[in-house]
Parts: sequence; C-alpha cells; structure tokens
Amino acid sequence: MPYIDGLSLGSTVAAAAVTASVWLVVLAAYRLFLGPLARFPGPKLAALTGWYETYYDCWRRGSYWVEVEQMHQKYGPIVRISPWELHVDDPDWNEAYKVSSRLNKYYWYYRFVGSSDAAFGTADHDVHRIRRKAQQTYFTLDSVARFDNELDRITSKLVSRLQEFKGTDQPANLSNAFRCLATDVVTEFAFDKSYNLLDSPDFAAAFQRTLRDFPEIGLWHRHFGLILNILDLMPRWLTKIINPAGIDVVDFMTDIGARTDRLVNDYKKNTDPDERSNIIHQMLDSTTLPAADKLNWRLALEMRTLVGAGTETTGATLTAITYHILTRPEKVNRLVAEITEAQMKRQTPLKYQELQQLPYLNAVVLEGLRIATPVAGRLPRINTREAMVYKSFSIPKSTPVSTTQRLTHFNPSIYASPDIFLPERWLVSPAERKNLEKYLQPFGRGSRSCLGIHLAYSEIYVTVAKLFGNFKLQLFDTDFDDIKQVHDFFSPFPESDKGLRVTVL
Ligand code: HEM
Repeated sequence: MPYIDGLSLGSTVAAAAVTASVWLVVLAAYRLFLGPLARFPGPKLAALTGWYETYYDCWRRGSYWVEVEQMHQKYGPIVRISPWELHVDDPDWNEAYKVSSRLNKYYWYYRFVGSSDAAFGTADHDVHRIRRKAQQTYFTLDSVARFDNELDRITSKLVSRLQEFKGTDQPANLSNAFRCLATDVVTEFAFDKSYNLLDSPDFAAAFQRTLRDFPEIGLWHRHFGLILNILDLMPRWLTKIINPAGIDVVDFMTDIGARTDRLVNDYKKNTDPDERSNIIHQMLDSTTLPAADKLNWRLALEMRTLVGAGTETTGATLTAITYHILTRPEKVNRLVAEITEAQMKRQTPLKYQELQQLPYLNAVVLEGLRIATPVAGRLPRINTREAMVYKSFSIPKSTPVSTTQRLTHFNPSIYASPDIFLPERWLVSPAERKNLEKYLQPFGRGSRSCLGIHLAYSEIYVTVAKLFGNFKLQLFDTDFDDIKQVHDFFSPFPESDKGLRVTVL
C-alpha cells in the first residue's frame, strides 16, 4: 500500500534513516573539524557529543569534575569539555569574570537550581544587575554587624544543644547541626524569622538527608529539563506516598512562600522605611526593580535561593574546619589557647569583628575555605559582545567558558601540599600572604560573586570560636572519606551521608 505519495513504508523509513545518518555525519564533521571550537584541544568524544558529560553527571553521579581535571593534565590549560563549552585551568586568567565585560551566566548549566528568575540563576547580565542591586544593601558589612545579637543567640543555641551530648557516649552529627545552624541564621537574617531547625532533637536528620537529594536531582534537570517542574507540580499526597521524608522539604518550601506573602502584606500596611528588617521589604522598596519582579512568587523564589545558597556552603565549610582541626591535636590546642585568651579579656561574647583579628583563627578559617571549596561546580560565563582571549586562543563570542575553584585551591604551585590542612601556610610575611589570598576565591569572582560573604564569614568565625572555646570534641567513627568531595552536585558531596560525628567530652 502506498505510504507517502507512492512510497512504501519500507522506503520511507529507509529515506528517513539515510537523512538522519547524513545529518549525523555532517554534525560530527562540523563539531570535530569545521566548527569554531574544533581547534581547541580535548577528547574527541566530548567534542562530538553532550552525552559524554551527561554520562558522568547523571550515571556516574556528578563525577565530570574528575574527567575535566584529567583532560587538563592531558591537553593543557584550555580544553573543550563538550561540543559547546571550554574550560580553563589557569589561576591567573580572569577574563570570564571581569565586571566590565558584562558577561552572562550559561543558562543551560545554571538551570539545575530551577530558579532562573532569582538573581543567582539569572542568565542575562543586565537583568541580574537590577535584581542583585535590589538586595545588596541588605548584605553589607554594617547590616551583618547589626545582626550580631541574633547570631550570638543562634550560635549559643548550638552550644546548649551540644551540652546535651556532653559526657554521654552518644555522638552528635555536626554535619547536620551546622546545616541546621546555617538555615536558622539565613532565615532569621533574610526574613526575620528563624526556622529553628537547631531545636530538632536529631538536628533534622531526615530533612537534611532529603535536602541533600535535591542538588543531584538538579543535575538531571540540567541535562533533561522538566524534572524540577514535575516535582513542583506534584501534589503533596503523592510526594507523601513516593518519599515520605520529602514532605518536610515540601512543607518548608511552601512555608517560605507563605512567609513571603505575610511580609508583602505587612509592607503594604506599614510604610515606615525604618521598620524594614527583612529582605522582602528591601526589594519592595527598590526603585529600580520592575513591578513584575516584585510579585510574590518571584520574591519567594529569591528567598528559597538564599536559603539554598547559604546553607550547604556554610555547613560544608564548618564541617571541613572541624574535621581537619580535630585530626590534629596540636592545632586544637593552639586554636583553643588563642580563643580562650581573647575571651578572658572580654566579659561578653566575642564578636565577628574581634574574632577576625585572632591570627590563628583567621588562618584556620581561610584554610578551611580553601580545603572545603564549598562550591564544587564550574562557573561558566558567556561573552555575547566580543571574543575572549586565552593566550594564543581567541574564544569565539557566545561560547560558554568555565573555571573550577578547586583546581586553583589545590594548585601545588600556589598552595604547597594542597591536600594537607595547614593553617600555618597563612601565617607568613604580608607579601606571601597577599599572594595566597589573591588565589583564594571560595566566594566566586566578578559581578556574580557571593552576596552573603559577610554573613558567611561572621557565621563561620563565631561558630568555630564557640565550638572550640566551649567543648572538647573527639571524632566518632568518622574519617576523611566521610567529608571528602566525590560528587560535584554544584556543592561538593562525599560518597557516604554519614556525616561528621563527634562525641562531646
Ligand atoms: C562559606 C559560605 C559560602 C560560600 C563559599 C559561597 C560561595 C558562593 C559562590 C562561589 C557564589 C557564586 C556562584 C556562581 O558564580 O555561580 C555565590 C553566590 C551567591 N551566594 Fe554564596 N556562598 C556562601 C554563603 C552564602 C550565604 C550565607 C548566603 C546568604 C544568604 C549566600 C548567598 C549567595 C547569593 C544570593 C549568591 C548569588 C549572587 C548573585 O548572583 O548575585 N552565600 N556564593
């Protein structure tokens, strides 16, 4: 029987197969030999197909970073890691982060957060500037200093929770405790209401475990799309059946929406600008943020992103610092002696600004940020206006180019014996120290760098000081494998989810 204008089904299929094959051959030839990225070094398979990256990201669970490291070892400082993207491993190359270049983020890569309408996930440079500006005055050093008392209250709660473990054989899971603390801090700071996760008897263990699944789901969403949208639409009852532990996370996210609505209503009732004690009001006050960006759903998206940005990062840093210090008794002694001496001179709790002045603590924090490198993901940027240059290579405009902080933080020519936690490396002459600081970039670079940097630093200093100033801790059934990066789910994740556990002596 004729199928299409006289052609049989068999010949239609054959014609389609020939067309597809020709198209694939042309595409392969373009990607490998003819396209503008063909001259960049790298494995041919990665240049040929995006499935190469998908395989490592999805099936090998966020392990493309290991491949990318190996590509650099084999092919040099600039490599083509996919048909579309280049990656640079050169600590001195900053072109992709120059503020004046007005670069975009790479939409495809960042869609893993499912929030391209929040400042963090916004691809376009100009739109991002407006969204960030509406928030940034809320995150200044002064603003964080005004938060001192709240920070003291929340960190003291961690201390009193850990007192419960003192002298018992029961281990405390500090990985979970730190993430509870970070969530309580960021929610209190940003929307004037702490979620009090530190009150949870087991430091919200099930909640934290479920929360840790999301970045991995995000990776699948990056590659296949729709996944986060489907989860978003899933009714609560269905989530309850599929993943009962997930319900707490759903409720948490829903509550952030409800909290946003409440704050928007308060704003409408109260027009006194001195009463602004949360970031929602700050954004509503903005004269540059367009009306569409002041809608409740978008403000809630910013809130959820803040919680996401401020929790895992700070939690991972505190976990790394505590683990590494506890494996070296001489470092514990030195840190405790410095904190105790400073505290004895003061009747009230030491504040962030004072703690920053303690040389060893300061070195511990910097080294902790280096070795934790709490943002594991590469940070791709796109210059749509002109070509970027790397040495003899001209990078065609609109090409995504990324770098990975970990490669710089573990570069042995900058940080000798990079795998060793060595706060002492920071206690050197001012000139040497300046050089080390120049390459320490845990908070990112350029116009997209971390908005919460002062809040993060204050949390880390105050928590470490209180932890080691108040307790003698001992690692419990925890070794380096329990904290070391195996997966790049944008945040670094270890293989196991056991976490850092300690007994409180
Ligand atoms: C140790 C703790 C932290 C580290 C290492 C860290 C690191 C980073 C990095 C590297 C970026 C840039 C990511 C990119 O280029 O795609 C970033 C962005 C961001 N971080 Fe943090 N962060 C930390 C804590 C926080 C905290 C406590 C908050 C506060 C709520 C926060 C809020 C943000 C926001 C809003 C952005 C997006 C900024 C923008 O796009 O304009 N971060 N962070």
